[in-house]
Amino acid sequence: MPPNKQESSFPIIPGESRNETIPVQETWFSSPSHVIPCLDDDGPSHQSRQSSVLRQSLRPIILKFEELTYTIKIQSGKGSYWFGSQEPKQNRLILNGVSGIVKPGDLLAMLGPSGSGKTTLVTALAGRLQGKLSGTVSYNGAPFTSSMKRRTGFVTQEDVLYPHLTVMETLTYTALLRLPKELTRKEKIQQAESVISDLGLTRCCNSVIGGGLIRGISGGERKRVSIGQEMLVNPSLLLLDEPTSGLDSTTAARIVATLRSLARGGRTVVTTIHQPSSRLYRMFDKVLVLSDGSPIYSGDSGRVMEYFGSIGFQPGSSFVNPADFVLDLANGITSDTNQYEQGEINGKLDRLEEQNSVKESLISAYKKNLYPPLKEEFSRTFPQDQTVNWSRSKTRLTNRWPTSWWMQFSVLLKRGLKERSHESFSGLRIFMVMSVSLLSGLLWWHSRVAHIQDQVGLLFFFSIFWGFLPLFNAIFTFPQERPMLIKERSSGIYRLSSYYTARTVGDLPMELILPTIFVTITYWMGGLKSSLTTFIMTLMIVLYNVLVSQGVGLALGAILMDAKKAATLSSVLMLVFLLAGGYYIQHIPGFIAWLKYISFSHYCYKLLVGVQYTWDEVYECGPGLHCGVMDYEGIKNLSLGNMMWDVLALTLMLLLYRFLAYVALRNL
Ligand SMILES: Nc1ncnc2c1ncn2[C@@H]1O[C@H](COP(=O)(O)OP(=O)(O)OP(=O)(O)O)[C@@H](O)[C@H]1O
Repeated sequence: MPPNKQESSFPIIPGESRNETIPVQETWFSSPSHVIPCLDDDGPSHQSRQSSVLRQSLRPIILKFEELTYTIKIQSGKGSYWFGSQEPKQNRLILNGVSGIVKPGDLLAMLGPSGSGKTTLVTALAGRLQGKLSGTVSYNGAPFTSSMKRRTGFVTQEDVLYPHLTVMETLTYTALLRLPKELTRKEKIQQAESVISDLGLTRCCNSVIGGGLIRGISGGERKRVSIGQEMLVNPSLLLLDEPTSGLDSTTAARIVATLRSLARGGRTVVTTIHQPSSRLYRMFDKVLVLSDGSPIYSGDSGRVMEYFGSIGFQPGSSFVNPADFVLDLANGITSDTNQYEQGEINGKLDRLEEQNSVKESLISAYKKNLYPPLKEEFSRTFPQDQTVNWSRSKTRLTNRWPTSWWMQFSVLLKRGLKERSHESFSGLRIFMVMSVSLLSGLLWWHSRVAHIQDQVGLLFFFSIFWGFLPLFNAIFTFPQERPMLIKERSSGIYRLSSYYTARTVGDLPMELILPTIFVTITYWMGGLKSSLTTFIMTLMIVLYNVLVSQGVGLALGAILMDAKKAATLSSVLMLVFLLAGGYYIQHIPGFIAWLKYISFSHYCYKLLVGVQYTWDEVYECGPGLHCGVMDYEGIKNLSLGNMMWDVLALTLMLLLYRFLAYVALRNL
């Protein structure tokens, strides 16, 4: 990453403050009633500094983890294409007896080669690890509770942020959602400003986050936004997974310096780190070194060389980065067996055996020398631990939420509208709908009842087109939102019901505006009944159909959580609905005729035909011949009756599919 001009403003480090004023961008919350200025880097007043995230942590936490062992079942890649692997799953040990204790004020770094289990361990400590973890984790001697969850900040390796929101918006929405209802809106916004200032994000506070193809802030700034989101709640325990990965050394050093400042404020800070420079390494108070999931060192960072020296492992030179040295050891590489120098002299197999024996000796040295004093320290700190077996400790969130349901709903709604405004009002979607409506208007231009088949075809087209489109749009909703939903829900920020309602309500305007435009154009161009009441009823039926089909898409997306699979299944489903809808095939064999009853398009089509024609209406079925519309084969086979049954069927589907989507999200 090239050194970034913006990275250089980092007011955490004394003397680096800058004086600048950033113009305020017009946002939904920058209305005169609550203007959010982007502060100068040295702008926050003494008062806001005091309320900054660097103030003392209110409730210090001692984190203890003892004998953590985590095993997963893995399936070999071999097997049939359709039915997966036939071979039994194998157990794989990811963490093996990892223990440690971290106190307030400490910055603990977890080191280890790639795949050694660092992410797994930090995820376990954050109470977010799925699956069976044995051993005990305690927070001030107690298990992980929902209130602890809210006092814990967890920054994942991947930054999960909305790309179209600005830094200011991102942190403000998070503050509004995460800070307790006792604080006023203004105070929450001030806290967001404070975090922006403390983390040196002032210069980019009005820039969009970006990601993917959208150019936004730099990787270092993005990481600081992620840290800032956790800092907003002034957590007592902060856990981070590789906060410096992919960053240049200066930015990495600044992030670690920030973490150290936060620890010094009375927090317990744990971070995984891949390959720290010696400058970074010196900033850590404690280190835990993992090798293939087993600990080989746990203790003061400054004593690591002394310890390994005492068990017979000396570095090759006296000017070695301790981090490089321990990582080599964790890989089974010693100065005597240095692979880089020995090249291919020994066989590959010999080298592997040698590395394994080095690892084994380091693990047994740890058990002999470091684990006993650690165990003693465990018994001294919170001896009467209420620690629990992890499989039983997956406590569900209680209903103590930081904000009210209504607050959650309104913030999530505004945030969703802001984030998705570009896609909701995308020119491409509007162009597609407009062009299809104009084209179909021209194709059915002023059709007459005499051409009843054409007219009925247009009504069927309404039901199918507005069955397909909302469904396909909706299937992407939850698979795309999944990472954000998991992140925010596992921090206990909001209820699923408020998120779900906000998300579905937020999609409504565009989902309803487009079909309204479509029906208005096509209905009148297509020469359907020139009655305002019939037009309005037609529109209402189409909109109701849109809501049902959107529900089907949401449910499929939420159940499968894979947009590709959901799209494939929806195509099959819609094809079935298309064929069973009653337009193409009028004499469906009895044993399969039930299909139409599960097709929402069928009910929509029936209703559209039902409102378009009256029982006594006639059409010209031949030269000088008039036939009753209801006797037209295509309509007769629809068995039009009491339309309320069709409305009821659609209503049931509307509720059922949305309920299914909700239940699927609950089990996420
Ligand atoms: N759900 C899973 N399925 C298969 N393998 C897994 C799973 N979870 C973890 N692993 C394996 O466990 C090992 C440890 O993974 P983990 O991500 O904790 O390592 P890490 O030390 O954080 O690695 P890195 O530094 O590369 O991020 C890896 O070999 C990984 O492939």
